[in-house]
This record gives sequence, C-alpha cells and structure tokens, in this order.
Amino acid sequence: MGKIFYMMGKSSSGKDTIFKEILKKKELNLHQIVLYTTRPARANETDGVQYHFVDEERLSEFQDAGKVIELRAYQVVGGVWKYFTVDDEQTDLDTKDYLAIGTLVSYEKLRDYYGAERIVPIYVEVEDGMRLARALDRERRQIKPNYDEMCRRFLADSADFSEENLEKAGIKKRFQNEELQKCVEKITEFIFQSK
Ligand SMILES: Nc1ncnc2c1ncn2[C@@H]1O[C@H](COP(=O)(O)OP(=O)(O)OP(=O)(O)O)[C@@H](O)[C@H]1O
Repeated sequence: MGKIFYMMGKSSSGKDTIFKEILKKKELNLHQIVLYTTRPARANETDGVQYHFVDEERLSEFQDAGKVIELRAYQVVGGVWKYFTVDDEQTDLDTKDYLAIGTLVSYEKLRDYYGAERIVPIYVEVEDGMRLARALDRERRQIKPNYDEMCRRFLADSADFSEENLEKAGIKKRFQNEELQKCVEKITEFIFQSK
C-alpha cells in the first residue's frame, strides 16, 4: 500500500530544505504530488513541474467530477489565485509512495479523503527565536526583502499551528530541525519504518 508523507511546519522551520534533501534519497523512492494553480506561470516555471497551470474552467471540471481534495484561494491585486490538490492519475497510491508539503488544514483534508492509514504527517519544528532569526537571514538575502510579509507569516503560523490545532489534527510526533543533517536522517529513518 502506497502512502503520502506529508511535511508541515511553520514558516522557516526548514520544510523546503528538508523536502529537497529527502527527495534526493533515491532509496526511499518517493514521488512528488504536483499541485494545481490558477495563477499564471512565471517566466522560469514549467507546466507540470512547479505546478499544473490551469484556468477556472478546468478547475470547475475537476470540482464537478469530485476530484478536488483541498483548495486555497488568495486575494491578489487584480483577482484571486487558487491553489489546489487534485485526485488525478498522477497519484497512484496502489503502487507508489509520495512526499508532499502542505498546511495543517490541507493535511486534514487529504487524510479525510484518502484515509488516515495512507497519510503520514511529518511535523518539523524549530524553537521560535531560532526560526525567526533564520527567517530574517533568508529575507535579508532577497533582492527586495519584504519584512512586513515575513512578520505577517510568522504571526499567522503561530495561530495556524497552535498547540490546540496540532492536537485537533492529531499531530503527535515532531522532528526538531536544529541540525539539518541529523533532522534529515531522523525523518529518513521514520519514512523507512512507516512504509
Ligand atoms: N537546520 C538548519 N540550520 C540552519 N539553517 C537552516 C536549517 N534548516 C533550514 N535552514 C535555513 O532556514 C531558512 C528557512 O528554511 P526553508 O526555506 O526550508 O523553510 P520553510 O519551512 O520551507 O519556510 P517557508 O514555509 O516560509 O517557505 C532557509 O534559509 C534555510 O536555508
């Protein structure tokens, strides 16, 4: 039986970094779930790689077919961009295991859709002060740092990943990301055991 290993954590907890490291481990044989979005592709993006870029009409077709597992909509200047997970032919849980990143809410939706035995949460945690310092370091390296947005995300994630919400979602196991390689090794071992 295939499983979806679902990585979550507050902003700058290191999800993206760990995700890439885990995918490099060929022995785990994990596949990616490519999300869908209605936002236009950026110049350096390729359809089917970062996202499947689709229009509202295609989204409606997926919705009518009951294939949209979770959807998030963001108001942006000039419209609304939607990001969503589709139960399409790329996800073959009979034979393959997957690695994905998401929010606590999207985790719960996938779990309700596929069943708890198929979705394994991987919650990454870093002490708040260290996490904020990493977020600031990362932001400083941007060509146009956006400190307002960094602070907004930091505060929003405190609420989204509150102890109460983690408890409600049934998240018990936590992986501390103090030292990257140690954390990656622990998660790799955990995935092997959970397969
Ligand atoms: N163990 C670690 N030690 C030091 N720095 C780390 C460690 N893990 C990640 N980082 C750094 O912390 C920053 C945040 O990591 P990353 O972008 O992977 O976080 P994220 O959880 O994906 O954040 P977001 O949700 O905001 O995109 C990056 O600059 C990354 O290089």
